[in-house]
Amino acid sequence: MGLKLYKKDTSAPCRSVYMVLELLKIQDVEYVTMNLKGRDHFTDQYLNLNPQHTIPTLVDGNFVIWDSHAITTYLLNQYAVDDALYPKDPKKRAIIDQRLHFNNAILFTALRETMVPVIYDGEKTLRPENVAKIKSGYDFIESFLTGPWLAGDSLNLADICCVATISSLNEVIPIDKNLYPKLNAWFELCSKQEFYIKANVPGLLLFREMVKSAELE
Ligand SMILES: N[C@@H](CCC(=O)N[C@@H](CS)C(=O)NCC(=O)O)C(=O)O
Repeated sequence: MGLKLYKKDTSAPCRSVYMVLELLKIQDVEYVTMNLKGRDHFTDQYLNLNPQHTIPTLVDGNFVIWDSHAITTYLLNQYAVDDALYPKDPKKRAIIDQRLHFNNAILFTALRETMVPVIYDGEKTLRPENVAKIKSGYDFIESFLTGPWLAGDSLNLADICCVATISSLNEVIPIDKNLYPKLNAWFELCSKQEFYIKANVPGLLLFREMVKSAELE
């Protein structure tokens, strides 16, 4: 197989790829750690692979793909033994895809816009408009959740991609279980899963340290 993944462990999108690799039991992966502050993602070599200069980027032979949602759907389509995590049924898949677009457009955007001024510009207070975006993301998930899982009646890719982001957001604005009981129950359920503990928690703890060292007021 021989996959190569350009990554950074604190990054929520990278951690969603780690969780899918863990569930697929794919171990033959060369991991390349990127130093974003050192601008590793602006080298000619990396821009040739991914002109959008984001991580994660996956290389599989001579095939290159970036964006965690595109990477994880590719991995599942290419390597999963069944379609449990990304069902082929068009309606089931459409609901999962909607959650993936929601993660990309709403949850991850709120995380990124909140953290960039903190990490790169040293801002010590969260901008109120970004806090509002995070809370609005929590409100939406609370309204999506009609059962234990985010899309359909079993764990699937929607849970994996969204929990990678939500677990980081929770380090910045902790989920209030009184305001968001369904979100809190879903997050607790995801947090107990072996793949989450193995593949999300190590990078999440590094992200926690990063938030602490930012000394937010
Ligand atoms: N939608 C993308 C977002 C990727 C993204 O923005 N990653 C951040 C790190 S968490 C990054 O690469 N930032 C550097 C840049 O955009 O130049 C995904 O899901 O992979």
